[in-house]
Amino acid sequence: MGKMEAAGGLAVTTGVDVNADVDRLRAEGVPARLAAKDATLWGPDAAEEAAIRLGWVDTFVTSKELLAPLAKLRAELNEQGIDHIALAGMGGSSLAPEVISRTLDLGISILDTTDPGQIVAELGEASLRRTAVVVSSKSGSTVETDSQRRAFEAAFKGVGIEDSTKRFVFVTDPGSALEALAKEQGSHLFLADANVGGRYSALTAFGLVPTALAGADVAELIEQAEAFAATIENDGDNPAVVLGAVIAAKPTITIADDGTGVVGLGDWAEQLIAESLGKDGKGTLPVVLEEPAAAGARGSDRVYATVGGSSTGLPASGSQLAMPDVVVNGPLGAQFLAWELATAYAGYLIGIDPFNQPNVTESKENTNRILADGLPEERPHAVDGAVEIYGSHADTVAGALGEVLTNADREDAYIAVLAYLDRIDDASVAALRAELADRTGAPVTWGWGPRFLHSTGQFHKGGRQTGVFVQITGEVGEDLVIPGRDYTFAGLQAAQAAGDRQALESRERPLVRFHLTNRKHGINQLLHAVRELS
Ligand SMILES: O=P(O)(O)OC[C@H]1O[C@](O)(CO)[C@@H](O)[C@@H]1O
Repeated sequence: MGKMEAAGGLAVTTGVDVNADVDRLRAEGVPARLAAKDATLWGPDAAEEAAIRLGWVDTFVTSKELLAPLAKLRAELNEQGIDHIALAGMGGSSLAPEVISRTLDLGISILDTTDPGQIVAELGEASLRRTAVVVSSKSGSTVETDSQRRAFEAAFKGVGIEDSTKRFVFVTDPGSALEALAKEQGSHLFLADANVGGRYSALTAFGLVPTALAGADVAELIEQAEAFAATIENDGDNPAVVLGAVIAAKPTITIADDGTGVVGLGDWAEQLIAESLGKDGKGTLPVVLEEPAAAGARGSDRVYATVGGSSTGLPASGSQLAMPDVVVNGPLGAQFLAWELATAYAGYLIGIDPFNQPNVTESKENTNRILADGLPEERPHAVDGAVEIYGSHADTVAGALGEVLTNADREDAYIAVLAYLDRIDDASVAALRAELADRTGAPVTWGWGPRFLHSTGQFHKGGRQTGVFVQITGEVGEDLVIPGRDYTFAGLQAAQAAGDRQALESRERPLVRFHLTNRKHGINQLLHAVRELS
């Protein structure tokens, strides 16, 4: 299968012809310059931000300092009968912990949501009594994270834990409001390296604190990254350089686990690639696949990547599957560093600053305005069973989905399904992605709202403007107040969906919205309707 480059425990094997870009990266000294944290690599406009964003190149070495305090805190918590970790955090503050915990099979709860049902489900008395909450936010000001923290604080009180301050472990940048709060109330506090952006923070306190407290051997992850780091200056044998050229090669990269041990890296890489590269009307769209054989993996406009933990370089079950365009095999710690480096190289090749996220704030500002002024008045164009249809001329769910397929029937289009639902209880709705991919040649990406706002959300607003959007919202069963705020989780979730809708509609992108007046029935209807389409 073409070119294979292996070093530092990780192998990248690809049939994509990336020789010219690999040669260019080497001839221009990019690997050595990045290893030396040269902030001028991405041009003069990017240099100021890059100068304070390159800590990830080696900061994981200093992360070793976290090991002893984390072991001590874990033992302390366990002694108090606290053996469950819940993590409140969005984007870079939760995606790496999620891959680590899925790969190492840790029972951590990750709350990157504003869905009231999903949050209420975490607040049962029996589980709360055993729970410590890691509140992770680099900025310290992310509304979802702050709201989750408030909900936990109230829930602890509700079960008679009056002083819950020691149940909270804060991870944040020095100088943030969260640091001040941790100090004021005497909660546990881990300060992160401020020179590392959220999506590059897997091997800093953001990735390591919650997972170590949940029982992960994070020292091993650091060792794996360290072994791989020895390759990053290499002119030859540099797998990350090849991976970077592959990421830059086509408009879309589809990513699947190959089943050999690293679980769910795609969701983390999705944020890394989408927020780093989806801007200035260009960039690479990452699409996470449910499995290697999933619909939409391949196409002339995309590179199909599989990721695995095996060090043999090829997926174990590769023979029955469509052969990937690129296979990335190696342990998780090396994978983190390899994809980070590769994304930075791809930014260099495409001509994009990989460290800012200029279009993320727009939806947040819309949300804040809506929270202050109220939701916009909107009437459904039609109601079909348990589904209200907005932004379509069709009277039925099938008709509206048919319009989506028609809109996506052009060479450079992609479809994004954005579901503001409970990603555990409403998980079955995600089958819609593969069904849509099966019926169109376009790439189809799935996003749970508001989580995707901190990931592909940047691409949808800042990358190539060819997205066709399907937004799904749903009635809320049990709502939950956010203490100290004059809105509830349901209100926040609805405002986030409306705010993002406004941001997408202002770009004149087609957007159909399905509002499920009964989630279960509405999901069945959507899946039934899409399966009826030819
Ligand atoms: O860690 P914070 O500051 O809460 O931010 C969470 C996420 O929000 C963003 O800043 C913007 O979406 C991401 O880059 C980041 O990972």
